[in-house]
Amino acid sequence: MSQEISTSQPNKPEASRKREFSWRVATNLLTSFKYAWSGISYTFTTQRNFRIHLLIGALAISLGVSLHLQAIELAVIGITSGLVLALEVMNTAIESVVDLTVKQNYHELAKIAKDCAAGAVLVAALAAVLVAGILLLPPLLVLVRAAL
Ligand SMILES: Nc1ncnc2c1ncn2[C@@H]1O[C@H](COP(=O)(O)OP(=O)(O)OP(=O)(O)O)[C@@H](O)[C@H]1O
Repeated sequence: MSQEISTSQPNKPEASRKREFSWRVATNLLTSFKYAWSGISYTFTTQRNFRIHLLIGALAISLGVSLHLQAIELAVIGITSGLVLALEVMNTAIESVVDLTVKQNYHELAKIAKDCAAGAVLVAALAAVLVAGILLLPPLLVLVRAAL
């Protein structure tokens, strides 16, 4: 006789039921920040591209400040640079999940997942270069012309 397995747990709140497969759940905000920082730190340590993007973003913002860009223009450069960094962290997460799933075996879906994640970073990086170019080049050219 077939037996129906019930997955409902009436005594557990909905939120904790959804996380029942998690090895550990952050219990407070400070712990959540600690784990998030650990992810950023891991990405910084292991991903050369993340370090390059961080350096370029910092240089772009510093240059913007030196060129007396408006606050809104600096904010746009900050947002686009931040987006590239955030996607790099997400790319690292996706790479880890793919490696966890397929280990060192080749799988077409693993390739698609990794290529798409890397593609997302590239799209954001190209957009950031475009934005930085639009905002930084005109005042930079004015400065260069004035110096000549
Ligand atoms: N298990 C796999 N199956 C199929 N293709 C894979 C697999 N692992 C990696 N690849 C291919 O190799 C490429 C490089 O994989 P890798 O894990 O080194 O990412 P990555 O190039 O380091 O990414 P990034 O440079 O963005 O950090 C992937 O984009 C994908 O095309």
